Amino acid sequence: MIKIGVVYFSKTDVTGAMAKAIIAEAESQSDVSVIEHRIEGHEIIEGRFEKTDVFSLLDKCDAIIFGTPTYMGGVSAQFKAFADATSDLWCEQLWAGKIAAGLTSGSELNGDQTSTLQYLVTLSNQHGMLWVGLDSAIGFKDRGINRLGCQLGVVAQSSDGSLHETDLETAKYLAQRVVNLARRLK
Ligand SMILES: Cc1cc2nc3c(=O)[nH]c(=O)nc-3n(C[C@H](O)[C@H](O)[C@H](O)COP(=O)(O)O)c2cc1C
Repeated sequence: MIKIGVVYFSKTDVTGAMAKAIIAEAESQSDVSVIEHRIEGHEIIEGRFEKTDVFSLLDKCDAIIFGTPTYMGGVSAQFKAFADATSDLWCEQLWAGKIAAGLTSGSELNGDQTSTLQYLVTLSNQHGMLWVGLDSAIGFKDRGINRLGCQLGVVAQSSDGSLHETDLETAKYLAQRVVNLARRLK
């Protein structure tokens, strides 16, 4: 079995619904199981993410997909608290060699969501993980995904909480790509 972890924060559920689409796509494969963790505010005490039993579940995953809304051009504070708490794992490079990928959402068409994904790339590389983006070249080989043209990962945009169908398709495509690459690495 291939294990995929999906860890995300979402306040108004745009990122959450995108993460659910990724999870459903991954779980549609008979050889995949998913470990989901939605970061909750009460898990953060005095700025530190304290639900560290999540890490032992994620340790067993072949791939981890990170998700967070874009807040002020970066990851949300809640996601950053989670990321900071992974520093104990960093010391041992416990996640080295796992596949990593990411998604974010913002209310603007260009609301600096790329900066958020760039941080997730950095976080993943700090852990020695192998970042997987999108292989969709907009305008040259249009698969009907990635309408916002970011190849680092999935960017969703919503100004009213509703989800754009293409963003959902992009999320599902990334899930397929992560699963396929995890199979090849296994
Ligand atoms: C504090 C704060 C900062 C935000 N900063 C940005 C931003 O820099 N760029 C952007 O496009 N949207 C920004 N937004 C909008 C959210 O990213 C957007 O509503 C997102 O889809 C919310 O995700 P969620 O539904 O998963 O909580 C911000 C929202 C909040 C509350």
